[in-house]
Amino acid sequence: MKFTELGLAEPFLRALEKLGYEEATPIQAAAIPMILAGRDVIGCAQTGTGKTAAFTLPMLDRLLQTLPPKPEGHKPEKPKHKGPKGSKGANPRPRVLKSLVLSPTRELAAQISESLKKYGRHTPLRHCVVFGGVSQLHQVRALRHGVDSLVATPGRLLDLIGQGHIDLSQIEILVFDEADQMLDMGFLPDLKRIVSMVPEERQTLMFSATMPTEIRRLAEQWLTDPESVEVAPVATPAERIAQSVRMVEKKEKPDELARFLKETPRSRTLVFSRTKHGADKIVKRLERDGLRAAAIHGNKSQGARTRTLERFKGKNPPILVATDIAARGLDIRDVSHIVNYDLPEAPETYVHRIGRTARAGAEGVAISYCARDERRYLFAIERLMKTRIAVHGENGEELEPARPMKEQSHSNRQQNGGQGGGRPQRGGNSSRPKRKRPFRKSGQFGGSGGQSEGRRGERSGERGPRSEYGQRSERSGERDSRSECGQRSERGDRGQRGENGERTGQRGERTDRNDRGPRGENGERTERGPRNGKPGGKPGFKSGFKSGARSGGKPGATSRGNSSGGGNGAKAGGRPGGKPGGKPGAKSGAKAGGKPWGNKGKFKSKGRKPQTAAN
Ligand SMILES: Nc1ncnc2c1ncn2[C@@H]1O[C@H](COP(=O)(O)OP(=O)(O)OP(=O)(O)O)[C@@H](O)[C@H]1O
Repeated sequence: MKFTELGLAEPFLRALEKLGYEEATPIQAAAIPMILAGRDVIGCAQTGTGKTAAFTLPMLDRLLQTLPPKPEGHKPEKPKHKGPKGSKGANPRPRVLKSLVLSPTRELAAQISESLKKYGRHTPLRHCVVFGGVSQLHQVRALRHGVDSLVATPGRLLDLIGQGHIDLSQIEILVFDEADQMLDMGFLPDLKRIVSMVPEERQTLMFSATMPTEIRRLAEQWLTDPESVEVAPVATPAERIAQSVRMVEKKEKPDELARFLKETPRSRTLVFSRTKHGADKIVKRLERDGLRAAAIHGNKSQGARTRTLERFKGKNPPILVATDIAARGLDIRDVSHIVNYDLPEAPETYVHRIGRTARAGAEGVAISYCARDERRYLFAIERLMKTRIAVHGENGEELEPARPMKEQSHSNRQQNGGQGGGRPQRGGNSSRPKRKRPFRKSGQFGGSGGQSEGRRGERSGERGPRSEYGQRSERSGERDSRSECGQRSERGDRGQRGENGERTGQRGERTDRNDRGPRGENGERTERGPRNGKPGGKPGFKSGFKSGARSGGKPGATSRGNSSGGGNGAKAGGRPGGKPGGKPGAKSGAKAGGKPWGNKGKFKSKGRKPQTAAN
């Protein structure tokens, strides 16, 4: 669908044209008209499919519509210093902070801010971004000049509110980007405080590629009669990612990785480690093998992180070895390979990690190493994605599943309280993966890429030794180490729940709390470092999107056990243009249609016909 059909104002169309965006992606086609109409929206679509523009464009458009005119009257003296956009020249417009975008990480906040800049370049709208880990001086200065919108991480936002630099009482649009990660990082209390400061009469938007049950429950509280726009079933990985898993003994992983990286023709390559220490070890090991590698994780200084990312985006990139701080949001061009050196404990994280490749219609490869004690993570990932991933044994032979994959409907998952479905339960719950002979050998090695409908195999699970990085085997029944974003491996580990279903987090330490960071000298949280990454959208991407239909050769790439999320489109009776009325959680869907963006096509919505009437 053309952007011109979505009802966006001319300055945005001009900006999009300049960026080389020719067609709206399915999530954009579905969400933009709804947001323009003032609806609350829960938007869920695969990684790299343009969710940022899906909420920033209509948000800016609405702000532009209500921008107060420049006051008439005398011309003030020329300001001594060059101020931000719109502050110089004739009487500056009175600015009121009307929209707030919350992001879990500095990297993502910086990226969203870049998007606001790109899309709003032909408007007088002003925004600023605030996050921890850097001096607040520039942020406060920008706020003083007045802004229409603010992108923020929760910790720094609350600090600046506490210091009287930010007033949320006039907010009209509130956006949660990657809301589920904010919960996993323990931001819920902060989010609640922030929501309590924002007027109840507002438009609220939530976007992510994964929407676990917890976040949907919160959405019921914080959103009014939301439209649920699901372009694909929740947690569907980006199309065009050739996924495979290699069963490998833990101690063999370093050699296996080095061999793979040496033998494989690839461009930018991102290796994910579950721990910071592990990431450093991998880098050292690769360097011993003559491979250039660099680590990025929460123990690195902000400067080092920024430099490493710059090198990775540059012409001769090193292999980037990262913890999950890089799992979300990073929009870097031409990442050809993702290697999961360790499988993530939270299945949603897998979807986001592999989503660093195959962005904007491109293709990519994701290979995961699975040690014996990581099989339960693999099962949880498959259950979440409702698909099997091709599994190969240590000698490359293809393995076959010894048991059918349990399909879990979304509602089942909700009943089980599983986050995103199927994270194994602790404490003897039957959903916990069985240890016995989860894999058996089958035919020949069948190629490394692609998902397929079945194979598996491994030796029966002996008690797994402690891993290199200290995590315990699944048999030990002890708590696993946590990932950097604090995800836990098992539901029972997640601590008690508060009254709103939030975790109270008494259980154990998160491995990388400084992701969120200790408080700095001004009381600010030293959150993650800003991404200096330019968000994509360079003309080069154009070809990626327009490069035509899927090759179709990837087996099982779309094999979903259940595709209903994309198409059933049941929707509550809408309210005619206004606020409260309909049933919460109204759902709409956009179905696949063979465009490079993946699931594209008809936007279905019963009841009130959305402006999109997209096709
Ligand atoms: N309609 C479009 N046409 C061309 N390029 C687009 C379009 N929409 C977005 N892009 C580009 O696609 C890339 C991915 O977009 P974005 O980062 O918003 O994806 P996302 O869905 O938020 O991914 P993630 O879930 O991983 O955060 C960006 O480089 C963006 O500039």
